[in-house]
Amino acid sequence: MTTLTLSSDELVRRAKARIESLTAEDAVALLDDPNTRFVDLRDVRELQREGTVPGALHCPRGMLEFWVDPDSPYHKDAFASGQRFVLFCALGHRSALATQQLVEMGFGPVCDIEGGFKAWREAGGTVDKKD
Ligand SMILES: O=S(=O)([O-])[S-]
Repeated sequence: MTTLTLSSDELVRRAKARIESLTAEDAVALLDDPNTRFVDLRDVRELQREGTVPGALHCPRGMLEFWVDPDSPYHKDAFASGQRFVLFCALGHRSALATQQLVEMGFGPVCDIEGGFKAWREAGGTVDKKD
């Protein structure tokens, strides 16, 4: 078996030390803020199963760096809105790594939700069910 020199837990821990994370309660309070755009990084099957934050932009994790980059052929105008982007995933691990990547790219303002969509639901956040 491969012995890793850096675990995924450690990667996430390092990312969390470098990024801004909102509590789920603070994120819920921003739901109707026109200057905020929520970005759901989860797999489409997770959205279908569990719903999402109303109005959230779904961005598959693997496309994020390309969608934010105006020089990429995959660029999405939604990321040029000048809003503050609040990334989230299921539990806050993928979003921590993703937020760190965007900070490293010079993209912002960007932050994530501590505890992800699970924490959002537990904080009483509205859920938009797909069907
Ligand atoms: O979405 S996750 O935090 O479980 S990787």
